[in-house]
Amino acid sequence: MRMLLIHSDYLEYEVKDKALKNPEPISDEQRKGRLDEVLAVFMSVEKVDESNPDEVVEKAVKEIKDVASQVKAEKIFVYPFAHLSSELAKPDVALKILQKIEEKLKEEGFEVKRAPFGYYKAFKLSCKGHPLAELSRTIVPSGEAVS
Ligand SMILES: Nc1ncnc2c1ncn2[C@@H]1O[C@H](CO)[C@@H](NC(=O)[C@@H](N)CO)[C@H]1O
Repeated sequence: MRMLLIHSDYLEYEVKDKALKNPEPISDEQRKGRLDEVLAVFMSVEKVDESNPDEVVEKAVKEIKDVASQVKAEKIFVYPFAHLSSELAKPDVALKILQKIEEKLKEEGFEVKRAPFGYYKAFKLSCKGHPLAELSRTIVPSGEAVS
């Protein structure tokens, strides 16, 4: 999994078109979303993650918690983003992993939103620009090589 973490004044998105034949079903309310004072986490789930999804979820949550603690962010935006890797996991596996990450971060007490999966979306982001505001992380299941 590849993650780009941006500590932001806000992130807002608006769903435009379907990017998959069968995108995640969403309510009208989910067509737009915004969080202020947020750690935005853009995530590409990778093929290598399919070998141990639960471990990838656990490692991703740990990394996100660590960065959130460093930048003192209490809100997290989980953003499916298929542009950080050329070896993407299948959509059904990717969605399940992102849903589990969202669930576990909520259990940890964060306010969490997840942008809809399988759509083209317009988005606006205001990066805070401090030294830890732009970070990337690569996560792989144990025993797998980082490509
Ligand atoms: N392995 C994967 N990891 C993360 N997201 C993935 C994925 N496979 C499919 N998606 C989702 O489907 C849209 C089309 O690829 C993706 N849409 C996007 O990435 C938008 N930024 C528009 O391009 C995403 O929602």
